[in-house]
Amino acid sequence: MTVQSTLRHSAAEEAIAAFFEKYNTLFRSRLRNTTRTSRLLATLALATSIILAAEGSRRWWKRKHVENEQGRKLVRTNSWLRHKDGSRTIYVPYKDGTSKVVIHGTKALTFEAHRRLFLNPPRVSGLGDGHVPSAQTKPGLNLAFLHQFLSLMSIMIPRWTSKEAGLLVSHGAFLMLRTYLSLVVARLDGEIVRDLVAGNGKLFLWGLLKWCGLGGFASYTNAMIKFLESKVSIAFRTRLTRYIHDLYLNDNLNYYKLANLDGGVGQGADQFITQDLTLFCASAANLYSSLGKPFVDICVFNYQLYRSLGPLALTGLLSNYFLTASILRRLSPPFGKLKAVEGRKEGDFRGLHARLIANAEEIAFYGGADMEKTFLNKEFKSLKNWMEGIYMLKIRYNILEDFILKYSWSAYGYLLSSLPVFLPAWGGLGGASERGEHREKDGRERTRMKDFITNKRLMLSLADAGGRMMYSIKDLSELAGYTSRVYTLISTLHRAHANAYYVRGRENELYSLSDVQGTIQKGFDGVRLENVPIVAPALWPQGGDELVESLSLVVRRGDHLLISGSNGVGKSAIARVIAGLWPVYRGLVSRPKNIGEDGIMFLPQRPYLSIGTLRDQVIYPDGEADMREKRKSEADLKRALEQARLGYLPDREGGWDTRKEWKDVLSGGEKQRLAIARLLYHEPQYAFIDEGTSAVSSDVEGLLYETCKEKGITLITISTRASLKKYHTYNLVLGMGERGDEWDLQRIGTQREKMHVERELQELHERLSQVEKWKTRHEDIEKELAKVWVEGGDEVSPPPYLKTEEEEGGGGSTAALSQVETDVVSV
Ligand SMILES: Nc1ncnc2c1ncn2[C@@H]1O[C@H](COP(=O)(O)OP(=O)(O)OP(=O)(O)O)[C@@H](O)[C@H]1O
Repeated sequence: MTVQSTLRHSAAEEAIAAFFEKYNTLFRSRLRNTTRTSRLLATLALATSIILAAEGSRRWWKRKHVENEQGRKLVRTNSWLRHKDGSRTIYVPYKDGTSKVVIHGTKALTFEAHRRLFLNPPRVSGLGDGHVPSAQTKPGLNLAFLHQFLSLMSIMIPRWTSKEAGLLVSHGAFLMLRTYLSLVVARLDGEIVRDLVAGNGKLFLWGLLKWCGLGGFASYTNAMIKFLESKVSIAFRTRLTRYIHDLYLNDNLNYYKLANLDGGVGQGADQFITQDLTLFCASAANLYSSLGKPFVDICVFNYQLYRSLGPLALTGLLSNYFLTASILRRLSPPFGKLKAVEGRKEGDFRGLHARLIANAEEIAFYGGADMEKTFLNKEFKSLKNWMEGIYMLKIRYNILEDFILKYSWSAYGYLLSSLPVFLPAWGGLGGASERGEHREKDGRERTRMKDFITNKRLMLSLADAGGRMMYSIKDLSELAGYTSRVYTLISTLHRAHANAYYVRGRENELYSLSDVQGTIQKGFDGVRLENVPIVAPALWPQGGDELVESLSLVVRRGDHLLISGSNGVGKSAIARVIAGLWPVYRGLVSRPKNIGEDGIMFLPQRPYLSIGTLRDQVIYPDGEADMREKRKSEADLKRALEQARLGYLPDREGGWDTRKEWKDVLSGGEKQRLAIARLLYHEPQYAFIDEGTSAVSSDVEGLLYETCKEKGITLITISTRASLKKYHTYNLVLGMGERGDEWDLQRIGTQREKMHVERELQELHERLSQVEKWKTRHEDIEKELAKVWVEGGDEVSPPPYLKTEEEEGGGGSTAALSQVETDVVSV
C-alpha cells in the first residue's frame, strides 16, 4: 500500500514538473525570438504599469482614509456636505467606520407632477369628488386601491432604468427560474419512481444524483428570491421615506401644519412613516412573489397538464379556480379596512407611550402614574379588542380556506389525474399512451406510474400556486389597508404643501383654510402687519376663532416692541402668524426674508434643546460645519454664553463635545438663558422673544435685554411683566375692550403713558392708605383681645396665628405694605 502511494505521489510530481518545463521552454524560446527593442519596450510597459498601479492604489487608499476621517468628523458634529446641485452627502455610522450616502432631494417639479395623482384622483376611482381625496374611502380591492397603489408605485419606481426596476427584473428572473426548476423536478420525480419500479438500479442512482444537483441549485434560487424580495422592500421603503421626508420637513412647515391645521392624519405622522410605511413596503414586495410567481406557475403548469391530461382537465381546473376565488372573495372579511383601523389604533397606543416619555418629569411631580396607566390600559384594551375581533373573523375564514384549498382541491386533483386512465379519449398525451403506444402490460403500468407521479407533482405545485394565489387575496386586502394609509399620508402632505384647501360646491367657512386671503411678504426690513386678523385656526374644514379683529403695526429697526396683555389673548399668536405657522387670513404681513442670521429669529415660549453636543445647543439650528463656515469659533460661543450668564456651562458639563439629554440636565432658567445665548450667537436683526426670561431673575433679565440691544438686535418681546417696559420703545396691549379683542399701541414714555403711570401710582397710594388704616385697626383689635385673655386672672397666651404675626414683626399687614411699596418702586 505504502509503495503504491509513493509511486502515485512521484508520478504526480513528474507530471507537474513536465507541465512546468514545457511552458517554461515555450516562454523562453518566444522571448529569444523577440527583438531587443520590443523586449525593452515590454519591460518599460511592465514597469510603468506597476508604478501606475502602485500610485493608483496609494491615492485610493489616501482618499479612502481622508473620507473616513471626514465621515467620522461629520457624524460627530451632526453635519453633512452640501453640493451645488442641491444634493447632500451624509455619513452614517457603519461597523467600525462610517458609510457614505448621497441624497438627492426630490425636485419641486416632481412634487408638482405627483400632485395630480394625490390631490385630483380620477373620478372613477371613487376617491373624493375628483378634487379632494377623501380619507374615508373604505380600503378594499377596488379601483381606488388600484389608483392608490399605482400612484405610490410611481414614487417607488420612478424610472425603468432605476435600481428598483433592476431589482424587480432580477427577482422576476429568479421566480421564472424556480418555476422552470419545479417543472424539471416534477419530471425527474416521475422518472425516479419509474426506474425504481422497473428495478433499474443504474438509472435510479443517476436520477438520485441529478435530484441532489437540482436540489442544490433550487435552494440557491429560493434563497436568492427571499434576498431579492427583502432588497426590493428596503429599496421601496428608502424611496418612499425620502420622498415623505422631503415633503414633511421643508420651508412650508408641513410638519407643524399636519397636526395643527390639517388634521388629515390625526395627531402626527410618526406612526404612518415608521410602521405603516414599513408594512406597506414589505407587503408590496411580497405581493410580487405571492401573486406574480403563482400566476406564472399556474400558466406554465396548466399548459403542461393540458398537454398530458387533455382539454377536459384544463376546463375543470380553470372552472375550479373561478369558483374558489368567487367563494373566498364573497366570504372573506374586509381585511383591508380592519388593517387600516388596526394601524390607527397601534399609532394611538404608541403616541400615548411617547407622550409619557416626553413628559415624564411633569407626570412624576404630579404623581400621575395611575392616571397615565389608565389611559394606556384603555388604549391597549381597545387595540386588543380590535385585534381579537380580527382573529375571530380569521378563524372562520381560515377553516373555509384550508378545507377548500387543501382537501377539496386534492380530491379534485386525483379525479383529474385519473382522466387518462378511465377516459383515455379525453386524456391528452396520457390518454394517447394508454390507447396505443405501450400495449405491453408491464410497460404500460410503469408509464402510467411515471405519468401519474409527474402529474401529481404538477398538480401539487399547481394546487400550491393556486392556494398561494387564493391566500394572497387576503394579503391583497391587507395591502389595500396599508396602501390607503400611506396614500392618505402623502395626499395630506401634498395638500398642506400646495395649500390646496378648497371645497367644491360648498360655502367656505369663515377663517377656514379655504378662506385664506392674506399676503405674506418676505424681504422687508422690519415687521409690519396691516389689517391682519389674528385667528386661532381650527382643523380643516372648520373655521378658526378670531382673537384680534384687525391688527396693524410697524416695527422698524431699533424700535423695540413689548407685546403685553392677559393670558390667552393671542400674544404668541402674533408670533405664529408672522413666522408663517398660522395662516394670514386677511391683510398683509411683511417681515425679513431669512429666519436666523441677517433676518428674524423666534424664541418660543418652551425652550427647545436638540439632540447633540453642548456646542449644538448654542448654535442650533446650525450644525458645526455651518458654524465653521461662518468663521465662528468656540471662543465666540463662550462669549455668547458669558453674555447670557452661562459662562460656567462648558466647564461644568465637561466641554463643548459633551452629549447629554439637555432638556433634563439644565434648569428652567438655564434653558431660557441658553436660548438667549443662541440669539446672541446668531445675532439676527429682529428677534421675537416669547416669555423668554420668565424664569430668569429680574437683575439678570435686565442685563440680557441690554446686551441684546447693544448687539443691534431689535426686540419684539411677548411678556406679561410690566418691568420689561423700560427696555422697549413701544407697547402693544392686547385683550382690551369689553370683548377683549381690542388693542392699543403706544410709545413708552409719552404724555399719555405718563398719565397712565400717574393714575396707577394714585391707585397704589390709595391702597397704601387703606393698609395704614388697617394697621391702626389691627392694633386696636389686639389691645381688645389682650383684655379678654387676662379676664380669668391667668394670662392666656395669644392664639398661634397672632403669635406668629407678632414674631414676624408686623404680621400680614406689614407684608402687604411692603409688597405695595415694591410695586410703587417698580412702577
Ligand atoms: N395650535 C393651536 N391651535 C388652535 N388654537 C390655539 C393653538 N394654540 C393656541 N391656541 C389658542 O389661541 C389662543 C391664544 O393663544 P396664545 O398662545 O397666543 O396666548 P397668549 O396670549 O400668548 O397667552 P400666554 O400669556 O398664556 O402665553 C388661546 O385661546 C389658545 O387656546
